[in-house]
Amino acid sequence: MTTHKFQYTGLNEDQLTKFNQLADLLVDQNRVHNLTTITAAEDIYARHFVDSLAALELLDELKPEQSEPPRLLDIGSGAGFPALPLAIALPDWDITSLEATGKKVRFQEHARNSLNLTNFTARQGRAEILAREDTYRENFDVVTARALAELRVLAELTIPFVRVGGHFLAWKGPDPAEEVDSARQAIQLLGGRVRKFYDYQLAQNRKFTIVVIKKVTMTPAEYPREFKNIKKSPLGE
Ligand SMILES: C[S@@+](CC[C@H](N)C(=O)[O-])C[C@H]1O[C@@H](n2cnc3c(N)ncnc32)[C@H](O)[C@@H]1O
Repeated sequence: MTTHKFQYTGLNEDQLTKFNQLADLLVDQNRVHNLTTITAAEDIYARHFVDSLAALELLDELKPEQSEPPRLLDIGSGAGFPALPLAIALPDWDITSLEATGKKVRFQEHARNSLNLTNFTARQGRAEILAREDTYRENFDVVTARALAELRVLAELTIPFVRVGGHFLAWKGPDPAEEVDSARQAIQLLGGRVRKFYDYQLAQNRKFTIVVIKKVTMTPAEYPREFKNIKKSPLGE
């Protein structure tokens, strides 16, 4: 059990309890399954929880006006980031996490059941394959990804899942301008437009950016390609 407590303005007691339970589960399971390189509770709070929750203001702004819960897909979520913190903080959103590695998906399912996160689903699979399924392709209001790939590669793995009018949020470092510029053509080919850079700060005033991409037209049927081709020749080269 961790002795420290997670604090975050705007979350209620029940949500804070769930974050503490999640930290305990991660510390515990990480000993056996090597799920994340971040292992101390305080680092989990800062690097996983607070960093994942940096999107809350943006999501409030992007939330569509509709009666059914908005749908968010987190791609390459690893041990569940940012998907699990967002599912705790946003009970009125329907959150799906897509992850290729079985043991990481099993951890996420364990967390879902332990924390009773009824708005959260973990799915094992590869993005470039699932993007061809009707129930996934162009079916999400928001798609997120943190630490998965450089933006030219990432765009092809993520934008096909976003519905036209929805958004893709890419967690990036302090100054992603160059990476974004080299990905602009790829993003456009896939039906997206860079809408804005959302800057935020973590501890010690370290600055990070979420790149916000809006889906403006449907993704052409040929994308995404097989992963080896995406990697070998990223779009827009
Ligand atoms: C560096 S980890 C980042 C995990 C998490 N997003 C985070 O920020 O802590 C990247 C994860 O993406 C998964 N992944 C890589 N390529 C993928 C793909 N094509 N489809 C689904 N998951 C993928 C890997 O298994 C790995 O767990």
